[in-house]
Amino acid sequence: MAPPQGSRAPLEFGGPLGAAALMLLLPVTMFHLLLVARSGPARLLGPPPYLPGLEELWSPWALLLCLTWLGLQAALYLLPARKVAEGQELKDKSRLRYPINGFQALVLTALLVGLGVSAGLPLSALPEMLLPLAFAATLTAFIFSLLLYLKALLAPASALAPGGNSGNLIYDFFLGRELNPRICSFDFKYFCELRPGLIGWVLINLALLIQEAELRGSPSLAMWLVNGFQLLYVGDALWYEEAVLTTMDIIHDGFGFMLAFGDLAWVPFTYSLQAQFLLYHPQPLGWPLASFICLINAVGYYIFRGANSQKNTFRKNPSDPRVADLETISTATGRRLLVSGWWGMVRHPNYLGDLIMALAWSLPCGVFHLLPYFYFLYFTALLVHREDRDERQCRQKYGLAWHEYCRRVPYRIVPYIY
Ligand SMILES: NC(=O)C1=CN([C@@H]2O[C@H](COP(=O)(O)OP(=O)(O)OC[C@H]3O[C@@H](n4cnc5c(N)ncnc54)[C@H](OP(=O)(O)O)[C@@H]3O)[C@@H](O)[C@H]2O)C=CC1
Ligand SMILES: CC(C)CCC[C@@H](C)[C@H]1CC=C2C3=C(CC[C@@]21C)[C@@]1(C)CC[C@H](O)C[C@@H]1CC3
Repeated sequence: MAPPQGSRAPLEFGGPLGAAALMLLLPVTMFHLLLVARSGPARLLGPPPYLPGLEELWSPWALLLCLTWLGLQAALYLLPARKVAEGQELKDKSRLRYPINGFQALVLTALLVGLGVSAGLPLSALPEMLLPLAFAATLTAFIFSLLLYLKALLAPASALAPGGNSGNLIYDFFLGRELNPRICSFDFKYFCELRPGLIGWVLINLALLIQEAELRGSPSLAMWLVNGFQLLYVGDALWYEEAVLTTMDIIHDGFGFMLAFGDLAWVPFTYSLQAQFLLYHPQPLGWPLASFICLINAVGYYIFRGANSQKNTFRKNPSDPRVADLETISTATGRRLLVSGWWGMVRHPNYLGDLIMALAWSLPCGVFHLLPYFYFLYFTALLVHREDRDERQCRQKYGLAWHEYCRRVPYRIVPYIY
């Protein structure tokens, strides 16, 4: 058994107490949102319309569907990839290899679903099953995290994450002990981060759109916009899949309940909240306002994609002509930091673009309910917290150079505001 490592790493998320509270609060919030979205008043801050009994939550069919979905995505992950990318250097100086075939998995899933629907697969029955499916996904995430915790007990010290090894069972279970849990070349964290949850999210959105068409004759413009915007976001994440290899989730965080639940349950069932809301609360939307909302989403996407691509291009090859002229600061690690272009505007321009898109996803739902704005509010809190964690890690990594970067680029996410 590996000894607890990194016990001096500062505790995050409020330590064991915060981790315990989040483990309870996150699933409760998810079920609250699912129940409220289909209720008449759709009040985010009010009590749920009723408390579901176990017979409404538990369904062996939902569990079977959930496991079949994971099996299908795992099979698509194992198909030959157009490229195999190397991850960042690990503690033991080795690099892991990752298949880049996420977009292929999205296209193949779309083809399979299309074939299924034309053969009579009742996709529009999915919205009625959201509650038991979310319960099955939560149960799967919990059992999966337990297995990951047990697997980490056998892992060598060099395979453990910098956080998540405090010695406190609850905290370590929540954050995850092992950095890159794998069986042979199958990487569980990388697989879960991008495929079952993100593709599941667009599939749920599509099912809601089809059910709306069955109920009202055709999908509403608002439903089309939400589906289109979120499909663009998921397609982008899978097209630029390699970029996920430099995120803190892959490089720094272990794989525990937080990411397992986040990837498998939270993303598909809460990120589809706007489409759920629209099915039960149709909103009138005219073309002029729809065009304006499309413009907001386009501006957000332009900033998000521009910033992410600029950093990824620079990190891959600083002499690439697209970034060679940008101003940089040298650091003691040999890596440089961009101080002009998108990264000279604020220290996290990609978060700014992401937040603008989040707003555009809520606007088609009108302004009379707070519920569809849940994602925007939650995401603001998540990114502010994430930015703080990233800053701490960068300060540690780059020392004085990071202080210089903060002096040159004083705002974190929103120019002149934050
Ligand atoms: N929808 C969702 O739920 C979520 C979406 N996201 C999105 O995912 C994307 C990835 O986000 P995330 O992983 O948090 O972090 P980032 O892509 O912002 O990466 C942060 C890292 O970038 C590098 N960096 C920071 N400043 C500079 C600079 N000036 N020049 C060069 N490199 C710099 C540092 O790493 P190093 O120097 O080591 O390269 C730093 O650790 C974002 O677009 C975010 O909006 C993220 C979380 C949740
Ligand atoms: C619910 C918990 C408090 C936190 C769960 C967090 C996860 C839902 C997110 C952590 C980082 C994520 C990233 C993405 C989706 C959400 C999670 C998994 C992206 C894949 C979204 C698309 C972007 O283009 C890349 C993102 C990387 C990080």
